[in-house]
Amino acid sequence: MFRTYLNPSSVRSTCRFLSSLPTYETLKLSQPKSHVVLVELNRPTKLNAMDKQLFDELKTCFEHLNTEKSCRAIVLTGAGKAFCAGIDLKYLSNTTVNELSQIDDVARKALHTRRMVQRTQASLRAVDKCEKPVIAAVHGHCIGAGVDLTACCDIRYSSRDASFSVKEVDMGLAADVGTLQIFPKQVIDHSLFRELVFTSRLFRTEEAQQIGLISRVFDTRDALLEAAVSLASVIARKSPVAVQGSKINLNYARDHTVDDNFSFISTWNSGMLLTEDIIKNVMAASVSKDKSDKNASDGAEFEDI
Ligand SMILES: CCC/C=C/C=C/C(=O)SCCNC(=O)CCNC(=O)[C@H](O)C(C)(C)COP(=O)(O)OP(=O)(O)OC[C@H]1O[C@@H](n2cnc3c(N)ncnc32)[C@H](O)[C@@H]1OP(=O)(O)O
Repeated sequence: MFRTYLNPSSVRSTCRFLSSLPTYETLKLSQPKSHVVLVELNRPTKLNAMDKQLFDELKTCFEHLNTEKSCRAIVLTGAGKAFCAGIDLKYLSNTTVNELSQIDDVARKALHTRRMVQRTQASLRAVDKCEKPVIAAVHGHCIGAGVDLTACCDIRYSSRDASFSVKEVDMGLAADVGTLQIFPKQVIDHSLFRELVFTSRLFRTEEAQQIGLISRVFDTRDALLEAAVSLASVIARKSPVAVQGSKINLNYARDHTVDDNFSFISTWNSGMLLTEDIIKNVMAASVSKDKSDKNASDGAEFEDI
């Protein structure tokens, strides 16, 4: 389906890039548009529940895309009828019951568990730390670790059929891989967000929009994917120096004080303001015949970084 997005001007870079796209068992990668990578969680028969292999491959994949020059924006979605039904329950019981039953000492049990939690955190944080913007396209069930995963994305779109649950409290635990660590810095209705966390109840797109978890809702999954890919393509045509610098500074600002943020950007831009991309944008804007209907940078082409 996504091959149809390709246009002749993007074919050269597409071919060069497609040949280097890695393959995974639990993820499917494709390139719907030039410089855009679509990553699909690919365990559809298990509603993309996340097992050890998926966690491991997610980390490897996003660390790879972070340094893959031809990738400038990423769409993350789920294959089949759901985005993600959370952590794989067999994997969870294996790591929390079977493996721990073989360890006698309580401190060693704790350290074993701590390492497992940190490994899982590192997988989802690879999405957050990836310097390319990541757009989550959510349809169907988005449960537990699925919600954590969306917290690690920059932009979240969904289809009307999406349903969400911060399921961890119902499992007897506090969410530890994104939802409680990142969303409190982003949600706009903290009262409703806390209600959803404490009750684990299912919620739909209206409430997801109300708390700021989802920014746009589409009637069908096709419309959702088309919009997510099209947004990614708009971003991918901008200066990658500017876009990736913006994500790095947005994440930095989320995690630091205002004073720190001003200091960081002054140092950052002492290098980045020297980019040729500024000149290209200025020239593109000055030759644009009708500035009202297009972005200033539409005429400019930028080198990969
Ligand atoms: C250190 C780690 C910290 C991480 C913590 C993370 C915590 C969490 O993620 S808590 C949330 C865990 N997830 C769940 O509790 C959801 C469980 N699934 C369901 O309740 C239902 O499947 C659901 C309501 C999502 C959908 O129901 P539906 O009738 O539409 O489909 P099913 O027939 O139930 O499912 C289809 C097949 O998918 C398998 N499956 C679904 N979810 C999981 C899962 N989380 N883990 C493993 N497998 C899952 C389900 O067993 C079916 O498979 P099969 O029986 O082989 O057909």
